[in-house]
Amino acid sequence: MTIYSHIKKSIVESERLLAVLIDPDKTELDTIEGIVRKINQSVATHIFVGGSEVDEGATEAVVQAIKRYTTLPVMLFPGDVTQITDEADGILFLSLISGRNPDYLIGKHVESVSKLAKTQLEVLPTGYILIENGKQTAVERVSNTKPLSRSNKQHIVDTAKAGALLGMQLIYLEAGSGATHPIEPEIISAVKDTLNIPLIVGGGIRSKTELEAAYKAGADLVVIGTAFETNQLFFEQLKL
Ligand SMILES: CC(C)=CCC/C(C)=C/CC/C(C)=C/CC/C(C)=C/COP(=O)(O)OP(=O)(O)O
Ligand SMILES: O=P(O)(O)OC[C@@H](O)CO
Ligand SMILES: [Mg+2]
Repeated sequence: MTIYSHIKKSIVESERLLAVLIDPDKTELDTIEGIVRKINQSVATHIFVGGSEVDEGATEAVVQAIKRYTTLPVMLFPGDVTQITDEADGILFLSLISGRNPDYLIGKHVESVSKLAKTQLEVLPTGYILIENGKQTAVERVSNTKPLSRSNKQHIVDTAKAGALLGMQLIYLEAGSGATHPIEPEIISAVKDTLNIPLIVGGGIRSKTELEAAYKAGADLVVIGTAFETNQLFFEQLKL
């Protein structure tokens, strides 16, 4: 079964999906075995690997190490073309539709085609929507774009809908890694109501309460990076 069919099947069966984000720049290779064993024992269903700025080659080494210790699907979540590696199972082929920088809407995608053609990666076209949360995020800085205002819900909904109409298979609502506040439940539910494709939500989720709130509002897959980076027992606490 493809990664995408599995995501859709899980939604039909009301299963909650959870991805752990591993940032190759913040992860020493010799710590990966321990990290992945903790992830295997947790409720996580996917591993995402990526960052806004990652040294060339770092992603490949990290994914190779992760794959040694898990059978969970490993998806690239790349900030740039250099992060593409055939060692992963799939790639979130992100188009930054909240912004108006052509490089992040289509440019890097064109650039990546010859590299992707040499891989077996499952490509998942994803409308990536950055929403402001009070401080500048790495994505904002690197892409030189402005996030959508969180007070204009209709504009966020229309952006997600436009992505779906363009044929994107996933929509990702992003508050930014380490965001001070996660995406508000009202925004998640408004977007969910207009979509019939899976919805990913991430950024700033640091507690079981916030995680539950995201699912309750309609997130199909939640991404957690910082909370696990800073406390590897975070997923243990989710079981309680
Ligand atoms: C098409 C290909 C292969 C690449 C371009 C993909 C696009 C358009 C990306 C969108 C913009 C972008 C820079 C996304 C990065 C997403 C990401 C992995 C965020 C994770 O958090 P960080 O931004 O690394 O936060 P920290 O640096 O604080 O850890
Ligand atoms: O690091 P956190 O804040 O959990 O964010 C995860 C992810 O959505 C960032 O791209
Ligand atoms: Mg990073």
